[in-house]
Amino acid sequence: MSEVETRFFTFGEEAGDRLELQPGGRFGPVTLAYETYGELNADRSNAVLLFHALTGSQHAAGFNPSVPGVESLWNHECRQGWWDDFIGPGRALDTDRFFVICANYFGGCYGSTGPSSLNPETGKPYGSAFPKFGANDIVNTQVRLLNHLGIERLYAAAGASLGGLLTQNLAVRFPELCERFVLLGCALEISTLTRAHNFEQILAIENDPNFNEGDYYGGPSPERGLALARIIGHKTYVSLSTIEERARDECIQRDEELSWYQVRRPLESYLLHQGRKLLSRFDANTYLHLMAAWSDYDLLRDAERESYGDLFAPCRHQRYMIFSIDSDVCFYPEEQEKMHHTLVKHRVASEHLTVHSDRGHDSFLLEPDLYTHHIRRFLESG
Ligand SMILES: CC(=O)SCCNC(=O)CCNC(=O)[C@H](O)C(C)(C)COP(=O)(O)OP(=O)(O)OC[C@H]1O[C@@H](n2cnc3c(N)ncnc32)[C@H](O)[C@@H]1OP(=O)(O)O
Ligand SMILES: N[C@@H](CCO)C(=O)O
Repeated sequence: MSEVETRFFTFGEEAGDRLELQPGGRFGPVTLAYETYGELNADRSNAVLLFHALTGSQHAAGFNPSVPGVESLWNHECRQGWWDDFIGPGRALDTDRFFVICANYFGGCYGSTGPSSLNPETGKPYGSAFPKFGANDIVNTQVRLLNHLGIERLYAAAGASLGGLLTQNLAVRFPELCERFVLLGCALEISTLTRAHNFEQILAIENDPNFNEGDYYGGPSPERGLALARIIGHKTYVSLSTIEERARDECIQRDEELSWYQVRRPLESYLLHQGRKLLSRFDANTYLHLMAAWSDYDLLRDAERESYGDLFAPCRHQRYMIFSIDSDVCFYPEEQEKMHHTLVKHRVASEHLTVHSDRGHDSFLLEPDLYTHHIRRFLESG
């Protein structure tokens, strides 16, 4: 695996150049941490923008031993690119042909400006002073990065889960920027069940006694809250019918988590492990902000359109490849079906594929063989 490094792009140091936030106000400076793989061709026509999922990062491929400024969170899980099996010569995003760009989101904790970044005005982490933001802000900062890289048109954009939602925001708000979109395990609209799951995760963090309204950087972190949030989320990232098999047949009691109840089942032990595992590589404030942006996702409002007819009218030159995972209980297959039918109804070309997996939603991170030949075919088609 080749070694890669994260680069940084900063804008908004001058008042007039600041990011105009969706909920209101302006913010700057903004740094985005990003990585690229492959070579940008002479006419700058081979760029593919990749959006990561909730706790992913800019580091999608190769091996990155460390990222300046975020060493404390950059653990062994982060060092291997989260889509390494999908990016490289001959892979789904073929770096012999494409120039792949992936950036950590605005609000993130892997080197992009987020709540744990130092506020230049105070010299302390922003914490509760970090502004609320929405999907448009995440996408707008990525478009600023493309401008910085001199890329006026993308060959394709791709994303899974939260990344798929943001890819679609890009598609409808910047319809001339890109024609081809690969969307995996995402939706056109946020379901009631997803909003409820996300709210539970927000409550878990907010109710941690160490949360302190987000100003916890000088003291203990809201670790229990973040771990509980991860547990609530994680059960939707695996297949419900195979989650008990995924857990090793062993119970590891964690006394610090519980006082009355005793962990009795491998499933419970596995979930506790998954919750705790996130603590060493993620920031609770970033988690909250991304949950809030996810729950508040609204394509029509964000693109300032009244109907799907209006929304997709400027998108008729676009083409989509949409993946469902049959065991996905985070974004159910019906949600991608609705997305596909809505696109087709409004005369936007869309191909909908359902892959069979026992791994659930996170199949898109784990099973490249289910996706690679379809993505290659789609990207190679004229
Ligand atoms: C910033 C980054 O780039 S992070 C890397 C990229 N990752 C992402 O983007 C998504 C984050 N990761 C995930 O969502 C998931 O962890 C996945 C999809 C990658 C895979 O899940 P995994 O946790 O690796 O697999 P799985 O669900 O089989 O669980 C295995 C873990 O559970 C532990 N486990 C299994 N059974 C039990 C049990 N009964 N009790 C306690 N622990 C258990 C295993 O020991 C193993 O622990 P380890 O990961 O610390 O070695
Ligand atoms: N496992 C994914 C979940 C959302 O797809 C992540 O942590 O980013």
